Amino acid sequence: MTETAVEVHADPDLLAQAVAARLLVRIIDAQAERGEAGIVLTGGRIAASVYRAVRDLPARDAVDWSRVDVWWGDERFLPAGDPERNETQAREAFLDALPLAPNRVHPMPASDGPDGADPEAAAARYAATLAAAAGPGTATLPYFDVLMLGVGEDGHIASIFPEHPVSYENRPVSAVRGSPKPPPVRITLTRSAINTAEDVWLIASGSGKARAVGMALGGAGPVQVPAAGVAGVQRTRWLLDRAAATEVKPSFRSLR
Ligand SMILES: O=C(O)[C@H](O)[C@@H](O)[C@H](O)[C@H](O)COP(=O)(O)O
Repeated sequence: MTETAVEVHADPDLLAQAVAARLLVRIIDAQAERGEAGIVLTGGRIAASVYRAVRDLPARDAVDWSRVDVWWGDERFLPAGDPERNETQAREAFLDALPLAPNRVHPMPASDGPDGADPEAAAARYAATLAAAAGPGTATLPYFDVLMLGVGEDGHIASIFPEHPVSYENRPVSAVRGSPKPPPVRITLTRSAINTAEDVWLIASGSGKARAVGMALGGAGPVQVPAAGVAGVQRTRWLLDRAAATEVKPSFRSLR
């Protein structure tokens, strides 16, 4: 049973700094415990603020980045290098500033990659990449120490949108067409894959997210509010600023 915690910070900048500090500590703990760490990135504005905060924290150098595997929870299915790709934004925000091992950074395929403009084939390719990195035995996914998610105003996470067929997918990676958030074609980890992560962090900033966060923590279903359907094996953290937390019951909150 996952342990759920809600942490509320005064404003978006403090939220980004707090999440960045948590991420570094979580990676350091994972490396102390396992000798390596696996993190899963997301896209969006608050995530980019977190990435920039990680880049700018001196404590980033306490991490052995050569032993960190970087995965993505979802990607906009666009040509490599497109400024709208989550990979492009993450590389610009922090990855390019870190001494990562290039073969341990695993972007989702681009629409001009080996599968061309076929998102289903690209999703299958990423699933194969994940399986190849999985441990021995029947594992189909590597060990994710922490998987980060932004939260949409409609309660979407990664590229799993409300009432979308992808909610019913059981395979680990799926193509998404008709995304209500542009661009329309995406690739996403599914809920079953997301929920294999040790820690799932849902990061939300701004009053526009308050209703979705309140519904997700208030018992909404996972198809109506996808953010309600994800949880880490060990921990689920809701990392919010005050504006995003206004509809969270006080019993849930640990105000900062
Ligand atoms: O590809 C994407 O767009 C993201 O993965 C998406 O799931 C994002 O995290 C949320 O839409 C929140 O985005 P904001 O933080 O910008 O509101």
